[in-house]
Amino acid sequence: MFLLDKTRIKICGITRLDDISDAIHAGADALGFVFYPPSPRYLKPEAAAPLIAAIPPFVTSVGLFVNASLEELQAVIKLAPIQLLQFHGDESPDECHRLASAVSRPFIRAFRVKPDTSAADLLECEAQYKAISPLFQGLLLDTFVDSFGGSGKVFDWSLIPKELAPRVVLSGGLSAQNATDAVVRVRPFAVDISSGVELSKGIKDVAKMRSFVHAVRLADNMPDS
Ligand SMILES: O=C(O)c1ccccc1NCC(=O)[C@H](O)[C@H](O)COP(=O)(O)O
Repeated sequence: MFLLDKTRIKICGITRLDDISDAIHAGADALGFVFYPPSPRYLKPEAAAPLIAAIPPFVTSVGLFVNASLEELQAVIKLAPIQLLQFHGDESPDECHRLASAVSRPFIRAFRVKPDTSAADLLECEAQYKAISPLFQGLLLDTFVDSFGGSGKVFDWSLIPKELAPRVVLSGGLSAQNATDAVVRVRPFAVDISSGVELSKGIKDVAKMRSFVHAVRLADNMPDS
């Protein structure tokens, strides 16, 4: 199948070794691992170590943190050398740069979108992080929830400015049922999913992962809306 363009795919909240190969063979370009203890998808660094070790080349390992200390980051990286940081809490631009610099890793910043979030808010956030750190690689746009993320809830994609869309990771409540519509409408650089490909929190469903990738690829082969 000839692809007009290839929307990158991150599958997040991986906790099992078998889910790694299933996700990669389904078409995931990146795998997310949650290092936030209150999450039901949380992995201790020592539990993450064999999972990260099993990831082949050309698949990005992403470590997800919420207001973590440098010591917490260092403890993860020492045992599970993830390639990309995802800051999903209330970390400031300076804090993100300080942490990412200390462990010599690039990072993406989760922006948790609320109903009153404006296009200007999103563009201003990207500009702020770009100005502060060469380690910043982009925004992941997720739905604002009190538990920080992994909610399975969508936000209003029409809030995303057209000029920003090609640089963002679209996240929040995606599934095989809405992914084609989401990608055609937004045309993001990448999509990110957790709940929509699970049997239960942290337990991925290979059939749902395959269906999700297929839905994204359908959009990749459709003309813009
Ligand atoms: O996944 C979690 O449990 C989680 C907990 C706390 C902060 C962030 C979390 N996940 C971040 C992600 O990148 C998820 O993939 C993203 O929120 C989308 O999740 P979903 O809406 O379930 O697809």
